[in-house]
Amino acid sequence: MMEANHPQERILSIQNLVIQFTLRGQVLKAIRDISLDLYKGESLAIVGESGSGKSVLVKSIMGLLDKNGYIDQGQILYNDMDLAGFKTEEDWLKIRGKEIAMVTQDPMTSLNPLKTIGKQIEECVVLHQGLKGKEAYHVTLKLLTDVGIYDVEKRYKQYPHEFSGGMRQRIVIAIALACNPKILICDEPTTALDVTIQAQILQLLKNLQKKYGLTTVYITHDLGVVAKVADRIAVMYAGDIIEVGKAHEVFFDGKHPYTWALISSLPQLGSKGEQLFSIKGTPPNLFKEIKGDAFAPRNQYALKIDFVERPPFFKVSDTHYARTWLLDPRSPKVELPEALLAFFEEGRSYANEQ
Ligand SMILES: Nc1ncnc2c1ncn2[C@@H]1O[C@H](COP(=O)(O)OP(=O)(O)OP(=O)(O)O)[C@@H](O)[C@H]1O
Repeated sequence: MMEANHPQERILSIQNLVIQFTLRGQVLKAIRDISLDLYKGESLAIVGESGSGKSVLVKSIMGLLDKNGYIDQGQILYNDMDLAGFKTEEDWLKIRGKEIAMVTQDPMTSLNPLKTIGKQIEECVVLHQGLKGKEAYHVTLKLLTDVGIYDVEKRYKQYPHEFSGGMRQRIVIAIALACNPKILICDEPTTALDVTIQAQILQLLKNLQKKYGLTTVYITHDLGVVAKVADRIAVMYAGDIIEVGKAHEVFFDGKHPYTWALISSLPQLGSKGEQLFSIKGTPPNLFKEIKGDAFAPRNQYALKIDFVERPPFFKVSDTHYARTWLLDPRSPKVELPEALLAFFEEGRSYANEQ
């Protein structure tokens, strides 16, 4: 479908993935038939509100689903392997860290407080790059430099508590890079940091993506955070991907009403945005079967069919798709609020100038 005209090489392909959890005898469907491709060297942001399934989706790629969770259907294709079929921890150890690494929100949980940060990075260099002694030491210092840490010989000997939150996040990134992964998953990498440091870490990740040819996946609830760093954006709602496209396509030409709601809550639109689309109601109960478009009950533009049939992915461009019946040629034309139209307009002319 969307890969047909994509010039880049696919590195990972999720096909018709369904993930369920059993909880007190009941089944919760957290991922509902998702297909998504990841391309070599790109940065993809997966955006959605809390509970939409972002973490479950990326955990399934690394074999880190909670014990009560399982892949019910679908495939996760990587290097001629179907990760969805992996059964043992041994299988996953070939992938986790080595091929696909993850940086999480709280760097302290990934760092050992009792070991110098240099040693922690170097251990990965030894284990994953097969280097020893001086060579491993020098690669470690280089990694520290690459993640923007100065005075590396001194810093090498220090412990995690001697670093600020932002610096610790840089160290966690260095550890991830030490394993030479092909894909780096960043799960809310900057949520715990203040705004200035947030921007620096995002810029660092962007630079590393270029320098190392890394494929980067950001997961976040904050569309604003990723707009500057992501090549593509996938929007998730209630366990489904409802829109995917190049960052500027989703950001300045979004088609799904849920995407409009996310955009409207951006600070750029100020209070105007909130008045347009304060998303009333709550996301659906995932223990129950969802009929039609999961967003329909909260969607002011919902059509009758939205309550009956799940919309297919309608093609907007070769790289942009959205699951909304509003894109069906038979659907009535929607008048978007002016503030949103103005935002789209401004954004598109800015994108054209670039
Ligand atoms: N172990 C579990 N048992 C039962 N339900 C679970 C389990 N783990 C996740 N879920 C459910 O799966 C759904 C998706 O959760 P997930 O953590 O992926 O959301 P998210 O978009 O990452 O949210 P957040 O931004 O808060 O992390 C939620 O309804 C959640 O309650």
